[in-house]
Amino acid sequence: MVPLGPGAVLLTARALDGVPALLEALHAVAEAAPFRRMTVPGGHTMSVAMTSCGAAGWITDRRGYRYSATDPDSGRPWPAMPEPFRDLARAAAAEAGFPDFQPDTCLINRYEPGARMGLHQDRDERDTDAPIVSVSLGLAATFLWGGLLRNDPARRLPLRHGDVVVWGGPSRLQFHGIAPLREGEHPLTGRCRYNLTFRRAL
Ligand SMILES: O=C(O)CCC(=O)C(=O)O
Ligand SMILES: [Fe+2]
Repeated sequence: MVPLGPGAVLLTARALDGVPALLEALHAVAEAAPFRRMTVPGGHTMSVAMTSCGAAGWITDRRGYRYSATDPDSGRPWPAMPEPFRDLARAAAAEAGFPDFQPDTCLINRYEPGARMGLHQDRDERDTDAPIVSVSLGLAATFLWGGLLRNDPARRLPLRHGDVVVWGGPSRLQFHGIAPLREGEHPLTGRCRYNLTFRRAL
C-alpha cells in the first residue's frame, strides 16, 4: 500500500488475482454497450474510448458532461455492474479506509497507444462523499497525480496491470490524468490499457 496523500492510496497489484474474471466481465459489458469515443463540449473527440455499466453511465457530448441512466447509442439501460467488478471495488475501498463504498457506476476506459486524459477532477457525481476506485488492466500507463488546484504540480507514477488507486475524503477532488499511452503489446489485452473507474454517482 503506497500512500499518495490523505485518503489516497495505490494498492499495487491488488486486482491481479481477479484479472480473468474482470476481463471476461469487461468484454461482456462491451458487447452489450460497445466502446465509443465521445465528444466534449468544446467539440473535440476524446482519444479514450469509453463504455459504462451500472445504474448510470458517464457521458459527454456537445451539451456537457453528465450521468445518464441509458446508453445514448442504444437508448437502453447500461449493462448491470458485474459481481467481480463490484466485489473488487468494495474490497479495495475498504482496504483504503472506506468501508461502506456502494458504487453505482463503473466507467470503462480503453486507451490505445497515444491516448491520454488531461488533468481533471471527477466532479460530475451528485455528492463527493464516496471515494473513487480506479483499476488498471493491460499496458502500463503514467498516472498524473496533481493537487487540489489545477496548477499544482503533478507527480508521475506508473500504473501497471492489476494496480488499484483509491482516492476519497480530503483527496476526493484531486486533479489527476493519464500521460499519452506508450506503444506496446500486453499478453492479456493486446495493444491497449483498460481502466475501470468505480464511483457513486447518483
Ligand atoms: O485511466 C485512468 O487511470 C484514469 C481515468 C479517469 O481519471 C477518469 O475516467 O476519470
Ligand atoms: Fe478521473
